[in-house]
Amino acid sequence: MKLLEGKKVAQALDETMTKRVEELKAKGVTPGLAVILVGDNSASAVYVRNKKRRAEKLGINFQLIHFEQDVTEKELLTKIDELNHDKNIDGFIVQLPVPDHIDEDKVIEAIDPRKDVDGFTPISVGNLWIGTPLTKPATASGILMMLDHYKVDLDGKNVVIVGRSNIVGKPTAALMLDRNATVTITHSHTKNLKEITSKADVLVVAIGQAKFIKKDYVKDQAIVVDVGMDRDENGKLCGDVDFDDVSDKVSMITPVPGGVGPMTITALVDQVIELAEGRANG
Ligand SMILES: NC(=O)C1=CN([C@@H]2O[C@H](COP(=O)(O)OP(=O)(O)OC[C@H]3O[C@@H](n4cnc5c(N)ncnc54)[C@H](OP(=O)(O)O)[C@@H]3O)[C@@H](O)[C@H]2O)C=CC1
Ligand SMILES: Nc1nc(=O)c2c([nH]1)NC[C@@H]1CN(c3ccc(C(=O)N[C@@H](CCC(=O)O)C(=O)O)cc3)C=[N+]21
Ligand SMILES: [Mg+2]
Repeated sequence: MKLLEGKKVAQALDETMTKRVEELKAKGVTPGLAVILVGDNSASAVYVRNKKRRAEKLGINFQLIHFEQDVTEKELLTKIDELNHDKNIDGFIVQLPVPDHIDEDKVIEAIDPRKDVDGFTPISVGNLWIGTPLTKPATASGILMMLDHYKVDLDGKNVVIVGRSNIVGKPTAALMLDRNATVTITHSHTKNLKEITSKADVLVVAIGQAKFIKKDYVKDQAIVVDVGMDRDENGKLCGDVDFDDVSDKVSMITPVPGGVGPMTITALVDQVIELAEGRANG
């Protein structure tokens, strides 16, 4: 069994990204990333801290906009409009979920698709599925960057994705379809899930259920990508896959932590640098 060590891949890719940022700065352009965080969701706070650390390490201008839980939808939309027009910000994200009194769809639609580094706006999603992405959703893109690093070829592979969220499952399907994989998306209404997942050459799991995927869900020598960020019964960070249970059956697997999470941040930052390169070249 081989570990797909996203954390190490991320570190390796940081070098080239640092160089790209230096070249941009020499041209007078500093890539700018903003993150809007609403409330004090402790999980979100951890991710935001990681993003800030990585962005600043690479020399990117990072701006955190932290609103109280009771911020009005109007205040949030006003901020988004400001960022849409801010020349120093190449891309920004609104950390999800937002509180219930705020309409998530309305918030997402307010983001200028050209700055939508999450790839969540309807325009971005449309372009993604057409095959002409403006921006690539960070988690999906990070997964592909990692598989590319380990020379996993998706062409003709049987890929099964568990979870159909707009943030992970669906965009991952779109990008893998583009690589000529045969993609099946499953979800909580799927019948005989186990039978479907155990035919997967590559199994991607993003459901938010701690250690849900056991040995009997995976094919011998499968490649398993665990997107989950969950807590086990002892409050310890773990994935959607029961790592210890499946590890001697699979050929490759991502650990949690140290797998997909760091690659998500790499992909996000890579996207911001790319947008800044576009700005530098007019
Ligand atoms: N590492 C990273 O960079 C990231 C990690 N995450 C983590 O990934 C996980 C998933 O996140 P996200 O996609 O936002 O989650 P959502 O809650 O938005 O979606 C979960 C999906 O999983 C499906 N699902 C839930 N339970 C089951 C089940 N028992 N069997 C089959 N399908 C099921 C749901 O089905 P239905 O649609 O029918 O309800 C839904 O489609 C979480 O642990 C999250 O923390 C998320 C984003 C980035
Ligand atoms: N608009 C929006 N975009 C997102 O991309 C988004 C979001 N909302 N909401 C929440 C999820 C979750 N997410 C993670 C990013 C990095 C790690 C990460 O860095 N994980 C590390 C460290 C984890 C730790 O130590 O806690 C690891 O897995 O090794 C995890 C999770 C992005 N999300
Ligand atoms: Mg969701």
